[in-house]
Amino acid sequence: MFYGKKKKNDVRELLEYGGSRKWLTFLGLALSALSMLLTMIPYICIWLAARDLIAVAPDWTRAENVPQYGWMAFVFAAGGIVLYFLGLMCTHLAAFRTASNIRKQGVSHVMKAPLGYFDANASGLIRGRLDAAAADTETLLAHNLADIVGTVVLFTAMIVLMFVFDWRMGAACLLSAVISVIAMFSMMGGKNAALMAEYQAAQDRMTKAGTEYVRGIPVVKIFQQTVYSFKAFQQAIEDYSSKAEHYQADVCRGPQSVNLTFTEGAFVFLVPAALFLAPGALAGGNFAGFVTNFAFYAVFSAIISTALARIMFASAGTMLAHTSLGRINKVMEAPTLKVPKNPQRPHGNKVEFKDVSFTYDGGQNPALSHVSFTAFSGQTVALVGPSGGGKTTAASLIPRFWDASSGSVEVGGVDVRQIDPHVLMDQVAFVFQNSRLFKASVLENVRAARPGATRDQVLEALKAAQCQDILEKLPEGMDTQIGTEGTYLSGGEQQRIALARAILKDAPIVVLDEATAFADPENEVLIQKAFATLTKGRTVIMIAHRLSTVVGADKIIVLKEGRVAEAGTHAELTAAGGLYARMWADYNQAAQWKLASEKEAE
Ligand SMILES: Nc1ncnc2c1ncn2[C@@H]1O[C@H](COP(=O)(O)OP(=O)(O)OP(=O)(O)O)[C@@H](O)[C@H]1O
Repeated sequence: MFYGKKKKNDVRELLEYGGSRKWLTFLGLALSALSMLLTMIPYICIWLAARDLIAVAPDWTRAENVPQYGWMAFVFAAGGIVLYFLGLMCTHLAAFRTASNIRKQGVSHVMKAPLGYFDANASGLIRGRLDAAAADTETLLAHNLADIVGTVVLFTAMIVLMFVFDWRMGAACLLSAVISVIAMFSMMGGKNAALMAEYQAAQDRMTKAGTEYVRGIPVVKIFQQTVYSFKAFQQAIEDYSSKAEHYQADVCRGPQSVNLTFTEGAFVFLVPAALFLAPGALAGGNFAGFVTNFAFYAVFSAIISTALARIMFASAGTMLAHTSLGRINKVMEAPTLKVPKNPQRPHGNKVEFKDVSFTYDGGQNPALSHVSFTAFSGQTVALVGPSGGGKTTAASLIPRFWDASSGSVEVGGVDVRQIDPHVLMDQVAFVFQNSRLFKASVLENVRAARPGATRDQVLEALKAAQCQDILEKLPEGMDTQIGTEGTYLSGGEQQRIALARAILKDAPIVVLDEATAFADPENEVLIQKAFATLTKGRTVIMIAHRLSTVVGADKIIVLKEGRVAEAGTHAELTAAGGLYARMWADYNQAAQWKLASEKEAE
């Protein structure tokens, strides 16, 4: 009655998340509807009492049934309240289960997403979406839905009762309700809908600009800017204020006054109608009945404002269902990693790219085009090339952050898509620039790579990754929680801990980004040592940013605009005089400049 087909489906879809407790929602709604019916009965009792009193007036003592009606009214009112609470209990139980299922199903779905999905969808964002959706659904199912059903019952009962005793007085009461509803909808429809849309768009722009502003506060502080430097935010606020004022003053003032007057004043038409009908009733000889009916409508009209207020809440509830479902669907739309039906085991630790092309979702150009190369077991292959050449993308395809659009990436002679993801993860360790550490102890952070590892094994890995100095300065050694006050680690230190994790994993294939952007010279030496330990005796695919680290590589693949521009050893490529040779010459020149400027400074 109050919402269209689409919204109904939203609610139905949300209810599906209730699983085995879905029936509790329906029971709760039925109880809520029944409770609403019971709370109508006291009004009938009032009518009966008024009828008896008026019939015997002024000798009130003869109205023997009045106390009985009073008790009846009390029992039904109390019964209505009890049923309402029982109904709420049911809807709450169902709502808690539904919200928890939304969280569980959402999390288990995103767990199946390829790791690359989390680059564009930060885990905080996903969690935020799920939390908001679960909270909204909880409110909707625990309260709003019961209220919507209650409102439908209330409205139906109200209309029936209005016409049962005296349809003319009922119509008079209803008229004010109708005017009130028309006034309410006139604020939302016609040309006002466009104004409302503009007003909401201005509100969205202001929220967006506000978020941008808060995000940019560090920059504002560094550059000594004031809030006014954020013109967009200021303009958005001003635009919103003027739209809001315009909407309130020109659109809402009139209809809102009408709405309030008629919502709260159902008498407006009832009293004139009664005065108009009174002479007829007198002449007809049933004046007592007429007064009884008037008393009933005078009391009953109070219910109209409650019913109208409920309509507003009901529409808010359906909007909640819509946004909630939208959020859930956003999480559920995450692509999932295809798991092979008949997984094959890799034979050995060779990594091979066979004519691999890959385009990011929504990307204009392929990030990789027909890339082929092989890293034989125990070899180190370095990926070099200009920024945006496709190095990170190529490395990401090995642990299946993404799957190749065409061609295949093979590990141990088997397409990675045909390997059980757990087996693949055991086979490959990866250390990327953004390898994150959890808010947990150093021990737990490193042990995440091999949950069964002993303390000594973790310590050994930390030592191999040159982390002794980090452990010494932490108050509780490797039991210190990272990220708690006073225990923040520098980028280089974090990278060494991430390396310890990879060393502990002891996987035969290592994919690593050697970027030492964070590292100071001391850290850099330590990181290089940790790299040496990690890569010894393994198949290594290394994203190299500084050419000094690739000189000893078994093979260098030069990627430019997603294609293999050149491939070979350092000696072969420098001799060939191509892109790599130019990069090498530039690199050496830059190193010499650096040396010369350091000498000058001395
Ligand atoms: N998540 C992404 N979505 C869309 N396009 C992307 C994404 N990541 C990278 N790209 C694009 O793919 C191409 C290759 O990027 P990639 O990061 O692999 O290059 P790179 O050689 O590692 O660069 P750098 O040395 O700067 O890290 C670039 O054009 C880049 O803009």
